[in-house]
Amino acid sequence: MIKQIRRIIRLAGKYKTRIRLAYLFSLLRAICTYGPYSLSVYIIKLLYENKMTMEKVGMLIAVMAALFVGQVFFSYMSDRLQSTAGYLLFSDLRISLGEKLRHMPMGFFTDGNIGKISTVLAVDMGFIETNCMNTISSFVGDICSEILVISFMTFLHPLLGAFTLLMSLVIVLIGNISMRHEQAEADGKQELNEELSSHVLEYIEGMGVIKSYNMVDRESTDIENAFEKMKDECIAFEKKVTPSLRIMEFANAVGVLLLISLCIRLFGIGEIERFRALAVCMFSFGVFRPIKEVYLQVTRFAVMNSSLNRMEEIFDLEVLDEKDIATIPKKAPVGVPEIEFREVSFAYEKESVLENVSFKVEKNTMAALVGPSGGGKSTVASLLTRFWDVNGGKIMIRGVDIRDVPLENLMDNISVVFQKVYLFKDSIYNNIRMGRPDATREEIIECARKARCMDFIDKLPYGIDTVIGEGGASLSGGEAQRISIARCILKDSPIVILDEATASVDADNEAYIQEAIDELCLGKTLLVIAHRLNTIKNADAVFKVENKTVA
Ligand SMILES: Nc1ncnc2c1ncn2[C@@H]1O[C@H](COP(=O)(O)OP(=O)(O)OP(=O)(O)O)[C@@H](O)[C@H]1O
Repeated sequence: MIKQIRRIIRLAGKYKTRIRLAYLFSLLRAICTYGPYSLSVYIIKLLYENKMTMEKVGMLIAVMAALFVGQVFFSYMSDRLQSTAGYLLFSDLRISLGEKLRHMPMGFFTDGNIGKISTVLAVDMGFIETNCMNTISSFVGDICSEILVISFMTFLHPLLGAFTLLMSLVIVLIGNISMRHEQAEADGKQELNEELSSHVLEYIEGMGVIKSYNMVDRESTDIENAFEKMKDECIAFEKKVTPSLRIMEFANAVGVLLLISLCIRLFGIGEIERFRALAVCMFSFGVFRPIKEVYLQVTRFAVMNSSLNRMEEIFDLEVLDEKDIATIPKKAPVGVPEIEFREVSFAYEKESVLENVSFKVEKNTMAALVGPSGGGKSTVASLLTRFWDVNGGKIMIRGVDIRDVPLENLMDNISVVFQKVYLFKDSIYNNIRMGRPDATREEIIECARKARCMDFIDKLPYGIDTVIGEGGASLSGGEAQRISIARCILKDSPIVILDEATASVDADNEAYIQEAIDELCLGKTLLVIAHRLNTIKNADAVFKVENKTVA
């Protein structure tokens, strides 16, 4: 647990002081909570010795009141500091995780990691955010309280103090054993959570296919099984956790009995005064409460630990090696092509897809990539945008190796029209504006017009300000495609990669899209993944991507 506290403090970065201050307030709260115990002993003593006076009563009431006020105040301060620190910290962590993901190679997102990312963001981070600060603060408060209780017992009689310490250590031992046991269970539970997320995401994403192939029943059974498995795992987890908690309760009860017995024995042999013995008997039931409370949190600690591991796993992933040692010039030096692949080799996994591929694309020309399905056309385009990095050779734009420039500089130079369009659940206006956020309204409307979007935009209730569904759900495929082209026209990058977008739309839309593309490609260098003969006819150069080479 101490390790976890250190881990959280390390993670807290600039909020460290806030968290440490919260712990200090927890300590002060513990002092104010256990202060009245010592006072009670003093009151018993005074009553016993018949020395209670009105003056002392007034003083005792004042001190008690101050301790109660202190308890409320320090609790408030500690809760306030720790909870705001938690929310501030996790807001920053989510932003930096987003930043991290921005710099991950595309391969990471396609290799089944989406479930992991969403579980870490929503489940793991959510759990740590809401639990870690108050769990740790209670932990600090409880440890301080137990130390105070042990000191108080030592003050009553050193032997009682030593016994309380010994019994607390026994409870710590039982707690640690059970924690180790629970950690493995918590890891398994969180992994299952991730599996379930991936399953649900896949199910929702593939809903169209599932319905069209009448697979709803089969897929529903799969997903129901996953939920069932999760339920069983949760019940098994609770079953495994409960016995160790009961053992701890038992150890606590035994400890209290032995403490009272020891106290009576000490009183019997005249080792302890009557009022002290009375105080021990009165307070013995709460003596091990703080240390027991620490280990009642053991489940939360175990899940938190596992969540922290999973979160750190993502933070530790290797990002794309982004250098800032060059900038792509606006104009290529004389004799240098706009795009050059030089002896490029690449493999997704072990099997290589491209070997020693070399070709050049001159400025303002159209190069078509043709070849059989699976030959590597999309791979060539993906390498140019650094969705993946080459394993050998280099890719240059205007003579500069694309690995030497910041990703932002590279992407300023390239626009991609994907076959599968993704639009955000926002207005058409904002979807187009993403191409260049500082564009004026007039410029955005002009781009929509150039991309032949106005005919359908004018029919929408709020025109260009109409909000569309996620992924462009409320638009036809061709309309969504034209909006994505308007976005690229606004971006106005000198190089355009086109994965022939008209393949899956009807003839009317195809004509519109072709016009939009013609507008987009004016004065640009084009790399087209060609699926149709027409494209090849218009191309200045045709590269056949086949058998791991480009010819
Ligand atoms: N993310 C990936 N992980 C592993 N292998 C991949 C990945 N993407 C593509 N491949 C493999 O790389 C090879 C080239 O695929 P690529 O998509 O580049 O071909 P393509 O010529 O564009 O095909 P198509 O015309 O069908 O789109 C194929 O064998 C494919 O299975």
